[in-house]
Amino acid sequence: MIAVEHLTRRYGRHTAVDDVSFHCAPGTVTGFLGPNGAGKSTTMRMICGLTPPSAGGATIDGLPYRRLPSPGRVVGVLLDASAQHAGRTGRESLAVAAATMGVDRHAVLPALRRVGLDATAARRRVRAYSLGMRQRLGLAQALLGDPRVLILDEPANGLDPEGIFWMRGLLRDFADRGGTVLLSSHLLREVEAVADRLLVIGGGRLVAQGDKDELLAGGGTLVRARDTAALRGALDSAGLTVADGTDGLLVRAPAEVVGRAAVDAGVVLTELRPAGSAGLEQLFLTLTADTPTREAVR
Ligand SMILES: Nc1ncnc2c1ncn2[C@@H]1O[C@H](COP(=O)(O)OP(=O)(O)OP(=O)(O)O)[C@@H](O)[C@H]1O
Repeated sequence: MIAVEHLTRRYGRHTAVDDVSFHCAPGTVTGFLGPNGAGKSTTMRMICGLTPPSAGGATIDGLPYRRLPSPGRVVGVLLDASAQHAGRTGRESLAVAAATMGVDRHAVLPALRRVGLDATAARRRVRAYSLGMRQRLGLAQALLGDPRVLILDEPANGLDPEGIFWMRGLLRDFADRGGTVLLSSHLLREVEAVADRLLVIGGGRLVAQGDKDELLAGGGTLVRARDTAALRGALDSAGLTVADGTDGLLVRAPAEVVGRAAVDAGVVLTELRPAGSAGLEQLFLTLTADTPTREAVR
């Protein structure tokens, strides 16, 4: 369990993280979403005891990270894959981590294999690794102590589509066995497929959090008509909030209300359904609109 209560971090007059509270329960994957500079890394660094909070606090399984007797055995952390020692081989990197955590060194090669790094990769120096390989190595290190909790900052960075698919499977399996996962991303689509819960942060503040399916259900209605201009006019006249979606118009209202507005205006619809992920995408854009978000949903 990760418990974050009123976490705040100020840098001079700038508040990077502003009164953020959330819980991540065992058996769940929580996607921590927000555009660049929203405060995801700072929040995660505070949870892991690397950045002192200006106010508030966080615990993992009931204790602040720095008071965990053997942190690597409780929580696996991957915050910056590029920060690994470039002169060590992959195997040496994990051997050092194993020694630090008191893990049997025989666990090193299986851990590398688990993340798709074979014997050849294990012998190569980290400086020759691609970013994707470094992410895999970082994940192997995070998993080495057989922790119950994983905290991963943008773990999909540098992974190809097949690698992203593989990682989703690994995280899903970890959570299905009772583990707790918190992973960040600036791309909605990257976490949408694996997360049970979503946290959306913008400008240092949590702007939405909840069950992914509930957030999807609250994503409004997607509606289409042959005559889009007439449909838009009908929805505007009914006082509904309308945005352009890729497949039609996205309306912040239940399907029945949207259908009635169209009927009242005599507009024939060709489609009317819950907006699902398109709505969530729109919601994400709206909620983080104060920050540069366009790339957030690419
Ligand atoms: N050490 C620091 N000194 C001053 N400002 C900082 C420091 N670390 C972070 N910030 C600022 O805090 C804000 C949040 O940064 P943070 O790295 O947490 O965002 P993020 O959501 O993780 O984005 P990204 O994906 O770009 O890393 C940014 O405005 C950043 O410039």
